[in-house]
Amino acid sequence: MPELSAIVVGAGTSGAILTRRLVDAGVSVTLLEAGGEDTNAAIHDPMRMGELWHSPDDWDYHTIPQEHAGDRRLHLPRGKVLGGSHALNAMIWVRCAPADFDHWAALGNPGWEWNDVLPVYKAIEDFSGGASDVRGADGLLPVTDDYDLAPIQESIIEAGVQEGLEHNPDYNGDHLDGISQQQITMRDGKRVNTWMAYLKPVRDRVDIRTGSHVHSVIVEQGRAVGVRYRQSGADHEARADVIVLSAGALDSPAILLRSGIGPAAHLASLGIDVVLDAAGVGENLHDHLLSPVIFTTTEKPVGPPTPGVSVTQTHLFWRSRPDLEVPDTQPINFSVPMFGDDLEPRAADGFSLMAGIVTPKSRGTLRLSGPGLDDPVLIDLQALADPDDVRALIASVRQCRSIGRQPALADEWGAVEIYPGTDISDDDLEQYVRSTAITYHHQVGTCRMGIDADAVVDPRLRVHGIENLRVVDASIMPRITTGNTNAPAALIGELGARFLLKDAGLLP
Ligand SMILES: Cc1cc2nc3c(=O)[nH]c(=O)nc-3n(C[C@H](O)[C@H](O)[C@H](O)COP(=O)(O)OP(=O)(O)OC[C@H]3O[C@@H](n4cnc5c(N)ncnc54)[C@H](O)[C@@H]3O)c2cc1C
Repeated sequence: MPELSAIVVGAGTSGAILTRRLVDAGVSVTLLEAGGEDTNAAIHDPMRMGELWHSPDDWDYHTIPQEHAGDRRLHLPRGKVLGGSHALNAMIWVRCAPADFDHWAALGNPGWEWNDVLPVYKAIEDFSGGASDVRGADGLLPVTDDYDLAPIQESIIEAGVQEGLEHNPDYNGDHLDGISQQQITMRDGKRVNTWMAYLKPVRDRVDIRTGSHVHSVIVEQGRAVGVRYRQSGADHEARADVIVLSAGALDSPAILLRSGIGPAAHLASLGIDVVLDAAGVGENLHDHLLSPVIFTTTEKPVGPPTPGVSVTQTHLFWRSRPDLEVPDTQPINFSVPMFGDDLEPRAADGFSLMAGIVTPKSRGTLRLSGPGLDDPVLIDLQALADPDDVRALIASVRQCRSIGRQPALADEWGAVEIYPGTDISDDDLEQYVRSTAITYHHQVGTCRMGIDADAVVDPRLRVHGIENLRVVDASIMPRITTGNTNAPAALIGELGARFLLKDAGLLP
């Protein structure tokens, strides 16, 4: 059989896994990555994650002003480097709720039920807690909770239990709910991402072109045959049998739109020739959101961050209403005050319980401002547009405040709330969440998988209406998962590779 060739765009969480699986099956892969090598030391030390924001390894996206969130432009960091956003992220491994995947399948997407997904997750993981019916220990990606908690993080867990939460030692086990130590993709105090675990060891078997910024897909007679990209200031074309976009939830739709695949009226308004009128491209953008609850301490200091130790180590899943099918909130706890861009620093030392919502109903869009690579994308999250999102975020802030008042924090550490602050009552939090909400960094949904007229990819991740073109990354999620999106993006990489290889007759 002649060798199959593929172009993969993006060496992030999904793209690195997909590429490894294609290469293992004998596919000849050209991998185009806009970013460079992961030589920045801050990528490798979990303590230094914050330094990567606004750095050359960050696409440094911003939303348009968010009408329902104080008209602010929210910063959306995304990885622009080998490893993608898994090179910038907090490495927290959350497989999310079985109901998330059963829901995707119920929308008409066979192969995505929890029963299909669980064995794939197990095959990805090398879990420090060992293999079991629900966990894997032979995979390529280390997932560990075998690290020391900072004293403040120990106390946050204790305070959560005093608040009435279950202490859940394995939220990736049979249920999410409760307060837990985070499981992270780290080895020996250093980040491990899917690029490092899957692809770097076999990089000499792949044609990897860094600094290659893909403009668009070349489509001839309804078939994708290649891509146009810019490298070192010059325009290039590359051709292959199959084209796969793994550029993430903000860039895969942008590449499709620049290719003339998207809502016809939008493309025509920018002078882009319409190749396929695909209404769903750039629609259904959604994200999780956080709002900070910040404390300083009077009994003893929290102390500065420690090299090799992440500034976030614990989180919790909680249902703000008992009738919910899955937890709708996931506060994440930091051993530092997280004032961000919106809050005046009020203390040098402290800790933050970041209230968070993980089943948002608000939906936004991604659009182009022009046809060129340098024309900014217009990202509208519609943050907090849906009143249910506001209600849930307020409930989460209230819970975080209450956890801070428990003896393990209030008595032992002398925790004093500095944001929202004692001048804002629990009944008066709407303005606070609207003026402080920030991204949880989990944008998804812009190339939605499905079988309806507006779906962008089919259940095997082939773009509807264009042959030989696939999207394999977080953008294909029909609805966001209940929890951090990196593990689901890894899963999408594995499943996307299997579908492609099976369709090509390279896997039984
Ligand atoms: C700051 C931050 C913290 C996060 N923390 C966590 C966490 O702790 N746990 C968790 O589960 N999730 C976390 N996430 C989210 C998680 O990292 C993402 O959901 C996941 O990485 C998405 O994977 P992806 O493959 O879809 O995209 P990405 O990993 O973003 O990969 C896309 C790749 O495509 C490249 N690319 C984009 N456009 C082009 C183009 N035109 N041409 C060529 N290459 C291109 C990019 O440079 C990038 O390498 C975080 C994200 C961020 C940014």
